[in-house]
Amino acid sequence: MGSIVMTGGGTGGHLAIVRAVKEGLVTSETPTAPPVYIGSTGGQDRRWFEEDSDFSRRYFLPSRGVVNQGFAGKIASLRVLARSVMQARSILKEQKASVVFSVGGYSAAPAAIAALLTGIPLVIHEQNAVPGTLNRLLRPYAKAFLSSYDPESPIRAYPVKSVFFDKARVRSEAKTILFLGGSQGAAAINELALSLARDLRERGIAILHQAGERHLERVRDAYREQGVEAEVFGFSDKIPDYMARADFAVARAGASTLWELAANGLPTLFVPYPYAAGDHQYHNARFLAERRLAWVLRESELEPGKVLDLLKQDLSIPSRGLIEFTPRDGAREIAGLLQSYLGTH
Ligand SMILES: CC(=O)N[C@H]1[C@@H](OP(=O)(O)OP(=O)(O)OC[C@H]2O[C@@H](n3ccc(=O)[nH]c3=O)[C@H](O)[C@@H]2O)O[C@H](CO)[C@@H](O)[C@@H]1O
Repeated sequence: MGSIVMTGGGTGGHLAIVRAVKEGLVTSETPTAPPVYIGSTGGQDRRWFEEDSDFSRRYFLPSRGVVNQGFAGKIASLRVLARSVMQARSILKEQKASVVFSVGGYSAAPAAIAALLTGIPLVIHEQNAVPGTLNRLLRPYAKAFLSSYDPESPIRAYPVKSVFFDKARVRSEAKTILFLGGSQGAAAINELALSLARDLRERGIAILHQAGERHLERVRDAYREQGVEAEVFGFSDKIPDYMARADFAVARAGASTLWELAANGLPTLFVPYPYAAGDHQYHNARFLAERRLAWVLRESELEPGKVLDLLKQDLSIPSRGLIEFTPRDGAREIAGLLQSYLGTH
């Protein structure tokens, strides 16, 4: 029958897609043998999946980034990569791989390259509007390239947890605002929120604010000093509930956050992380902004007055638009595509 091999990681952004699609596979109505995971000894891969028994086997191969390095660093990385590609080749053979699913990141390189060298179908998922280096290089050789920004993509739905869709509602008026700094918190969004605090209170708008663990105390104190009540937290696993309560959000444009907000129908002003590779967060946000489904401002363009103007708008148009535009069941569809390769190689 063969097996499905999943690869890629490094950061949570990539690993979250592996996890979502893996869940799509194990909860599938037509379950198949558990998938195999090949990640890296670096990054967060081990922390996410070392103990995850949904995978029949988990391998962590040495790999390191090749891009953003000097000449000597590149050569050293390529030698590590060459060795790991050989190991990945043996694993694919031993596991009788029918398909390799790559979410990109340097963790994905050994298994994705080994798949191409051995003629095993490669399916790539790109999370961002500007493809990462590895995904861009391997795209011409892949059997399928999945991107929620590409109208030609065989699957357009981004793998977002269904709870974001289940809790979706059409907003009209901004009664509650949510500031979302992303997993680390974002200083620029924190500063913006604090400079808006009094105006928001005057307008009777409630504040929910994810500040990031390292900024938490300072942001809490700053609200207290201004005498403004706000629900401030560092990091929470209840993001779906916070989104559901909000009528408007100000957020970074990391891919999962962006598609979760879209699934929930929550109108958002995106403030992209300016140093993301290839400026991909800006392009992620532009994708929705060009369709009048969201707004985007660079950090340098942020002004409290611009946010207050947006809050006066009728939010039902972008909110309804997001709900109509955002397809669901991404993880399940991708799982189905991967299963369709079983036994074909
Ligand atoms: C700095 C950077 O380069 N980040 C990249 C990284 O994002 P990163 O993984 O940081 O960001 P994403 O927006 O993709 O995902 C964040 C996830 O964390 C969750 N969350 C957040 C805050 C919180 O308190 N609780 C919580 O659970 C969000 O709901 C979301 O599911 O990979 C993404 C996908 O390749 C890219 O688009 C991002 O640009």
